[in-house]
Amino acid sequence: MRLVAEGLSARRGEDLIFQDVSFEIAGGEALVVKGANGSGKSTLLRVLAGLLPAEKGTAKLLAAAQPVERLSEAAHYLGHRNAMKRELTVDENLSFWKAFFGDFAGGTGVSADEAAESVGLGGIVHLPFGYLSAGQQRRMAMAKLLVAWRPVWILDEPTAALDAAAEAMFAGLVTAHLAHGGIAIAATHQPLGLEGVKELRMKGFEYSSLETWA
Ligand SMILES: Nc1ncnc2c1ncn2[C@@H]1O[C@H](COP(=O)(O)OP(=O)(O)OP(=O)(O)O)[C@@H](O)[C@H]1O
Repeated sequence: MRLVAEGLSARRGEDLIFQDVSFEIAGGEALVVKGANGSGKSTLLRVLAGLLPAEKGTAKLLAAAQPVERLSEAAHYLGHRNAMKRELTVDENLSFWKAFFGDFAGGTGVSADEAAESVGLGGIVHLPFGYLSAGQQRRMAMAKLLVAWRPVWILDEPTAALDAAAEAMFAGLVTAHLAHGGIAIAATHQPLGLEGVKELRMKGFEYSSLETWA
């Protein structure tokens, strides 16, 4: 499986945010998108997730376990917001997402209980999501990635405002996802604790080619 982005550019309002961004990542690899505030990291991720149209260019998932017309069909997107209903319990939220997404070919999601266990919060799935602390809410948003198998994880500042233990936990989830042949693309200012990941540096209208961290 390969994710191939070619010649992507994107506009917000009147402004061209970046242009001619190309990269390729294979199953089992992660790409970290870096760059200054406002350089277009979130915009790029939203384009990849199908939430914003590209001005030009394409992003395709090739040789996936099932045919895909749009990359978004095979992707989980974890944005700045947690995408959970405050009034519903954690279990209801996670169960909703599990049924909504369904599994992509090649993997199986876990139950809401197991997903909560995996993010270290097994005992509180009966609570309304809104009762959880900010860090617990973010962890549960990460659990959403586990309830349905999607080979591509698109992650925007996934560990912002989390403690060191949560960062390490999340690095473990991403490592397991890559070991299962998945792909992760993450915009972050913090190291994710992953080794040998590729880096894409956004510079507004320019971008550098891929580098691999030692
Ligand atoms: N809806 C919008 N309309 C117009 N411009 C926008 C809109 N949303 C974002 N922008 C602009 O697009 C540019 C890129 O924003 P983006 O959120 O992609 O940057 P970023 O690299 O993720 O930044 P940060 O590190 O601060 O999260 C910024 O200059 C921002 O002001």
